Amino acid sequence: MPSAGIPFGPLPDVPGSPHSTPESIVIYLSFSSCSPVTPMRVLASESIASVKLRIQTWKGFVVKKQKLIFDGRELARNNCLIGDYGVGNGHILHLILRLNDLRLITVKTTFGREYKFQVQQSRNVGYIKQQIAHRERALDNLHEQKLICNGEELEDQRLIEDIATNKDAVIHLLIHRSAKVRTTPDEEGFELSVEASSADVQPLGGSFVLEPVTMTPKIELPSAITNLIGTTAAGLVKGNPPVRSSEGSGGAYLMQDASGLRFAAVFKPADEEPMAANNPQQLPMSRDGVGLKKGTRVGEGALREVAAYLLDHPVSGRRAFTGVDFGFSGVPPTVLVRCLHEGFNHPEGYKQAPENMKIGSLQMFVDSIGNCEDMGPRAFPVEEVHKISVLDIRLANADRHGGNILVCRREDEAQFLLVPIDHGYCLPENFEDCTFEWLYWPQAQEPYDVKTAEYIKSLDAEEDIALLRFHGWELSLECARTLRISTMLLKKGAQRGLSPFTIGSIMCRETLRKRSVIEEIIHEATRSVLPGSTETTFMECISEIMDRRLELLPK
Ligand SMILES: Nc1ncnc2c1ncn2[C@@H]1O[C@H](COP(=O)(O)OP(=O)(O)OP(=O)(O)O)[C@@H](O)[C@H]1O
Repeated sequence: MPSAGIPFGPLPDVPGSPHSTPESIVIYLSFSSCSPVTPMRVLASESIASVKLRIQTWKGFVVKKQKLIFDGRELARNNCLIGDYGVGNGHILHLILRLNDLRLITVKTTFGREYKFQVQQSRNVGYIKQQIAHRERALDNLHEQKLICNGEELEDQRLIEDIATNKDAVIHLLIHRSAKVRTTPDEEGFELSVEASSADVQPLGGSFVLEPVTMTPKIELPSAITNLIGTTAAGLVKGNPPVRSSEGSGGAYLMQDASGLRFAAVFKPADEEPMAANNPQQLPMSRDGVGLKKGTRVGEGALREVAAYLLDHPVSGRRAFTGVDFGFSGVPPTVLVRCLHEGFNHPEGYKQAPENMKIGSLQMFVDSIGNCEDMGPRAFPVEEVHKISVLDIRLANADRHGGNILVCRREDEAQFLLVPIDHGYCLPENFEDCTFEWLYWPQAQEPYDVKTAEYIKSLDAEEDIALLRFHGWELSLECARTLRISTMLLKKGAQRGLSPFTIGSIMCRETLRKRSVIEEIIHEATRSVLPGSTETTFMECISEIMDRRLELLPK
């Protein structure tokens, strides 16, 4: 039902909107809690993709950056109909935009040199000057720098997002230092030149708390984690505040290091998750505690993020919290921390008091050239795609869209490296919302190579459950069952030489209403075992049914 405050009046002229017919309905789009909702006529039989496309034509928000949420659930399957999710006449849909934080800044010198920076939109011109000085020793005197854009001198405090309002525009910087410089106009019309100004970052100071949350006193934190906490704390000591990411549906903070030139970590507080009390996007709170994806709970995202790291065992052996930082699938080191800082979202106001302390996941920041939404998948090496598929299948990830795979390029290597992030919706209680971006990529059609198959063979769900218990997370019976079943499927599938596509397809629903094969297997097993049977009996039954179903598949 529409809430109070919905304006009545003529519908706006949305391009391509259907005429008012018995099949058409009016939905209301909420862009934020501060702005009034906007009506839009759609057909109940219209696909999510079609509605998003019309929003794109109307408002200019690219389809893949849109996240539509209705009644606490993301309308994640673009091929499903809007009516499948129960959306009806007068309902309000929340539109979250996953805006890219990074802008590409090109610095051109008159000596023909060119430097490219991926810069956060919320950074300022002073930061750009520091970046230039960092790259080029000859330009390290910030006071000699004067930056000019479109003929206008830019002040240090000016934000990047204010300079190039067109998101896709590349900003060209011309370095102009007194007599040494001849300026060349560039075709984009953006010009920055360097001269005098004070570009020092102003330390904000202030107190903070940052400490790991360890449930087990026996645990000795590995160096990757202590370094992560150390560099993040050093940034806070210097007064470099957390920078809230504009991307993502929850509160995600980019934590600066001591230099203020790099990000050390990403902190995601539990109370700022989507539908949690202090969510900065002001999504309505969950009424029943269920998270944005079926089978997850609000406030558990941080635990799941840490679990994904712990379970991403290195190839050399199971994760024992020893020296190896990255596991087989490359989840960046992640730890549960407690953090007190005024820079986080405190809607009730901030006091330096225990009630303002946030618990959340702290993950190593990974420098990337973008994410998988920004480029076609063809250039990704097969093994990179396969390592992500292993992680997603094992953990029954319900949130693997392209924006959650970072693309990196090591300087010494021509090939792309994929880094999986955002595991707040892994290990759900059921398989209903499992979706994998890579499923239709060509690499997913190829079977696993020997190395990957060996790794899969070494996996053991019971040991994984025990490992999480050791680290303080006692998985619920349902989540533990998910891990057991998905590990079993991955192992049986890989042993039969099945491709990630075939195995992944067993886990994902084709449409919202049609159960996936794995759900059918669970359904059959639930009906087959006697009430009160042990988990071992249930899993044996799953194993038998799964074997039978896999036998029917072509290799
Ligand atoms: N480890 C990391 N290294 C670099 N950037 C990161 C890392 N983790 C998250 N980010 C970036 O921070 C932003 C927000 O993070 P993330 O997507 O995890 O948040 P979210 O609220 O869970 O998002 P979503 O709505 O996709 O579920 C994104 O731009 C993402 O690319």
